[in-house]
Amino acid sequence: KPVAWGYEGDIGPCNWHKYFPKAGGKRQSPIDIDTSATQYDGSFKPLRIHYDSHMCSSLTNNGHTFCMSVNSDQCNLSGGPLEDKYRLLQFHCHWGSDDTKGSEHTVDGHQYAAELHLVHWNTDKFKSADEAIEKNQGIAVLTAFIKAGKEHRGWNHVLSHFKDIKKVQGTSTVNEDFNPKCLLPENQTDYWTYEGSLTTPPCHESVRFIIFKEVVEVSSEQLAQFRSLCVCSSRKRDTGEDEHLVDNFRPIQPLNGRVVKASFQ
Ligand SMILES: N/C(=N\S(N)(=O)=O)N1CCCC1
Ligand SMILES: [Zn+2]
Repeated sequence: KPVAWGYEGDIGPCNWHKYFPKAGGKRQSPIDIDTSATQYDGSFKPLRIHYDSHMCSSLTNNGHTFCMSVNSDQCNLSGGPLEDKYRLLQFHCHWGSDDTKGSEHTVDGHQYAAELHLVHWNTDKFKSADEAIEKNQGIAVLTAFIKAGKEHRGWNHVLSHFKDIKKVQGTSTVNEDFNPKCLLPENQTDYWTYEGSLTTPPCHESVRFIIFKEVVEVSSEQLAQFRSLCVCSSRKRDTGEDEHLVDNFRPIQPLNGRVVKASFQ
């Protein structure tokens, strides 16, 4: 029977290590990026992000976030700090109860309103995502910070399916031509990168994070739509309203001597 975990109370991040021992490891994520301590690495090749848009995918509310699963073998990531080729598995986000919090990583202590994670697995070294997710160098997560600002038209292609996934385990099939590359910032040459972990249980220490410096803008109304997702269909708070899915970000973790590399000076 899977162990329940969440973002508050007894099942919150402070207790994850009791059932998921890796959550107490030495290379956990997220972290604060202290830009005065990052090290420029001139050896990185250009990032190669090749996504096709004819990929059938489905959007699900897994009770912790919305997750757009992708099953196209044409969506690949390589280059930059990566030695191997990685295939896009899914993308999801983390957000907060208002626009002042929500990202998992922070930059010089600044937290953004949300954070986009595009999760890829190493197809050169492993035979399946389930295998790669537990192994060093198994996972690469492209990450973009999100702040409140002007509306983002690309995000409306995802948000338009939210009515089908309001409740947990709600799933919506997305067959339209949607290329998640439109969710990334224009500048894809300036990023930070470091070795960390899944930011949710089981917190496997298998992740290479690649975090773009440029922040993406979405409107406050679009951010409010993220918050409209419900964690649970049945349980209602004593006020009788549905419990909404907010503050689904893990607190920052100790750096433990790791160095965050920068692709730019
Ligand atoms: N925690 C995760 N990704 S993340 N938040 O570290 O990018 N995942 C759990 C299963 C697949 C991806
Ligand atoms: Zn994530």
